[in-house]
Amino acid sequence: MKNKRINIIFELLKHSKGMRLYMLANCIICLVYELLPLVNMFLVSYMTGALLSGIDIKYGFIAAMLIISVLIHSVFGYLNMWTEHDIAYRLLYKMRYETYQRLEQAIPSFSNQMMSSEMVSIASSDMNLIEWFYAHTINIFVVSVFICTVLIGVFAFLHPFFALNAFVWIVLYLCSPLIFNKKSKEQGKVIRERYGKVANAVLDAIQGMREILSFNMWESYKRKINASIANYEKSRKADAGRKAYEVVYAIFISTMMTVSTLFISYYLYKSGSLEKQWILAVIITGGSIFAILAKFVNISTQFSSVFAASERVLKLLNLPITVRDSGTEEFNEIVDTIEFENVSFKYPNSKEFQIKNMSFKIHSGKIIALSGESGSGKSTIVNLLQRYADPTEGKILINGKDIRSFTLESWRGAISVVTQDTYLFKGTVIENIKMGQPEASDKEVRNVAAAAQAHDFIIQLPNGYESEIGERALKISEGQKQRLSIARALLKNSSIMIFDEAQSSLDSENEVNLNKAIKNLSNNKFIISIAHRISSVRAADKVLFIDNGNFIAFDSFDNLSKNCDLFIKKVLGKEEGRAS
Ligand SMILES: Nc1ncnc2c1ncn2[C@@H]1O[C@H](COP(=O)(O)OP(=O)(O)OP(=O)(O)O)[C@@H](O)[C@H]1O
Repeated sequence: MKNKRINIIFELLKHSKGMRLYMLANCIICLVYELLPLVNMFLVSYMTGALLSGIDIKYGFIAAMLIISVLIHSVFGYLNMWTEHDIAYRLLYKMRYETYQRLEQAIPSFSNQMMSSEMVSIASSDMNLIEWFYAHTINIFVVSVFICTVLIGVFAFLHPFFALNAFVWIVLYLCSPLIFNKKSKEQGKVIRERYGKVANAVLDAIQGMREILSFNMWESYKRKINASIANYEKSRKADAGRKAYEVVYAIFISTMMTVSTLFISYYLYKSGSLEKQWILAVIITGGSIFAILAKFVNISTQFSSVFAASERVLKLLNLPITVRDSGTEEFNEIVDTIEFENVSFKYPNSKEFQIKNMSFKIHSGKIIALSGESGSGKSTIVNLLQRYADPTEGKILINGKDIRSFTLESWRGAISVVTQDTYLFKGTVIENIKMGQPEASDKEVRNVAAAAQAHDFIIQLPNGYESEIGERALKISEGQKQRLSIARALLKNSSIMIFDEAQSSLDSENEVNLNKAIKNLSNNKFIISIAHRISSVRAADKVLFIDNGNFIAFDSFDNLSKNCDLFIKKVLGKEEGRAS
């Protein structure tokens, strides 16, 4: 556990490369900023002690030093705040950039290892906690250690009893996280869980309002919500109680330090080992050390959440890179042939090959249906074609050239994909369609919308093509979403168009119309259609049939239906089963 935490700290520090001198400068600034109040306190109490004792010291000089010190403190306060946040934001910018870059390189393995909600929490709350690590922990840690050492040193110079006394109380004060952190973590967990229950109960009640009212369950739901709120409040009260203990503990230790210093001062003064003008200075300066120690303790209470957040961020940053953008040639030709040459592939986290020594060559100008059972590897082939992953063995050739010789950006620009899970961005209908080609004219947009069977429903929307859609905006059905994404892909007008079960949310009439639209596109283009419905497979010119990661046949639907037993059993047989 400890080793793991040390590794995390080292990993985070590794990411601060190039900023370390700046971080050191911030530590020095922070040190001056935190040390000066102690020096001021020391000078004021020493002057007061001297004044009360009637001793003649250089009051004017000390007063002048005090004024200068207060001014420097203000300047360093500003510098400290500015530099610590500047460092944190620069490092976060770098880490966020690395995170998104790593995501692009590791999409297939990523999609299997992390949920998108997890990703959102990493990019928001986890990153904020790491900001806190870079901005407020390293400097406070260095400064606390330094100031405690200096204080104990000065006290030792006055008398070893003072040093020993300060040492004991400082150590006891620093034990606070050891005493309270376990409880605090447990209570934090309970509070989060109970808060989750309250949120779920309220969400259920809002989303299921119709059912609740029609089943006459409102009273029981109200009781459920009230009970979860009461539970949540109870856990917050318990947490507040623990916090009160923590405060009392801190006050007790700091007061005990003051009282014991007073006793020691009295004893040393009586025994002639201490001049009386020092008494006030020792007592007040000793007590002031707890302000910086409180910040230190606060850091350690936050540390467990910082470690958890850092672990998640580092996991993402360390995802294996599946694709390297090492090609140098810009791809800007028409695709004539796509060839798989002994291609095998397995996902990074998998033991078995998902694509097994596959070889085939297909030509443009035809619609090709990629057919096979669920899990046979259709989407994996599409992933490989888009270079979301590279073959583990063998190669993919485009017009006879290795796909890896092209730059990723230019190659991916040559492919449009319409998947079954369509994502629409917040914005208007026309903005969403134009994503495929921002400079397209309104007429071109309307044409592709008509080809994708979307125009008719778009003009029925409140503001037609200018209607707001996407997250939290106007609700449209899954089938309508899919038609918009088809229009978007048609507008991009790429050399290769892949329809990954794009017809799945369409009714049979719209499916026939879409298949017609696809057919019109197929001149000089590669159209690959992954479809489970036999009607869509039949609409293709040729079928690339695969089974369990193996290439089986590339032939017309009619020939496969007559001659290929596996196709008859696994594709036609399933469809008949569904129909009966
Ligand atoms: N990211 C991944 N990591 C590990 N294994 C994966 C990953 N994605 C898919 N697989 C596995 O690879 C195999 C092929 O999956 P793929 O999604 O390509 O099949 P498919 O033919 O497209 O299936 P479906 O028709 O259900 O979409 C399956 O066994 C699947 O479990």
